[in-house]
Amino acid sequence: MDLQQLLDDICAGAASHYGQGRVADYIPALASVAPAQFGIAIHTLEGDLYSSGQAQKRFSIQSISKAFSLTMAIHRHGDELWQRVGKEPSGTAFNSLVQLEFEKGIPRNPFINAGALVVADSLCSRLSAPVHAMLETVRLMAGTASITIDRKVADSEYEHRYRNAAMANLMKSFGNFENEVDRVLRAYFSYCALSMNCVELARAFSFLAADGRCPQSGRQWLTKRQTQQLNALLLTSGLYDAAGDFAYRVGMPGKSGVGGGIMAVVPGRFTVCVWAPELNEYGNSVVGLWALEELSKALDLSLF
Ligand SMILES: NC(=O)CC[C@H](N)C(=O)O
Repeated sequence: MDLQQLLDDICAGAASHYGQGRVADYIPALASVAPAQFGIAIHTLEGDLYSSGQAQKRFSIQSISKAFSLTMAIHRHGDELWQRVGKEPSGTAFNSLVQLEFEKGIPRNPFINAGALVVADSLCSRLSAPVHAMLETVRLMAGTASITIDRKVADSEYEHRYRNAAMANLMKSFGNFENEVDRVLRAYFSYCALSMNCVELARAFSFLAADGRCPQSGRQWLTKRQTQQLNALLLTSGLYDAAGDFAYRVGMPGKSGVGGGIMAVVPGRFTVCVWAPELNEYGNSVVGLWALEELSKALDLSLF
């Protein structure tokens, strides 16, 4: 099948799915994003790029950044990290607090907010400039030096930080937080506020489809085994309490963000990123999910 034609067809069909979700509105900087937008990009291991729609338009990557921060943390801490954060699906919303007290400040997995805060904390312990280090890493992974952090989004997140601050403080009370809460929150929000487009995200995550090695630069970001493990966690928890539905409909490891982006991995073949800002009740892109399901069906991409 002609991949470019398929992406163009999916893009043409996207418009009929607009209006079923709502753009994130917990901060003004995200609430002002126009809802009826769609982009998709595929980056193959051979280095070929296919894209359609607004694949070059940057958006707030939000929780997709949790896959970058986890990569950095696994690289630095290895298996030690798993003493502080679990590997199980949470079954609760990404910003839920309830489990955290029952489970003594150990978040279920690294992709819910509490888990990503622990990951950010672990990076703050090892790095004197954790935000700069993230930016440099993501620029290298994407092969694009112009990637930036949207300060307006990061500052706005910090102004509305109370739920994430509550999680961090609760974990601190259980002894599962090493740094000052504010420092970690600033780093976490900066990661979420990375501004990237579908093409850049598909390229940046290509190491996840290639046993941890960037097919372009040859740089080994993770070992093959660590890459398999990260993909397993993305499959089971990357879409929070909708990870089961994603595995059922799409059948790939994936990570979503409330900016409307979703990246997904077809190990051994390619990475794909879709963007459409309207979200469902789980905080995942409605049209993005539809598009990935169409892609998966058309190319028989489910790992199962
Ligand atoms: N799911 C997401 O993308 C959530 C990220 C958001 N910045 C938050 O911390 O709530």
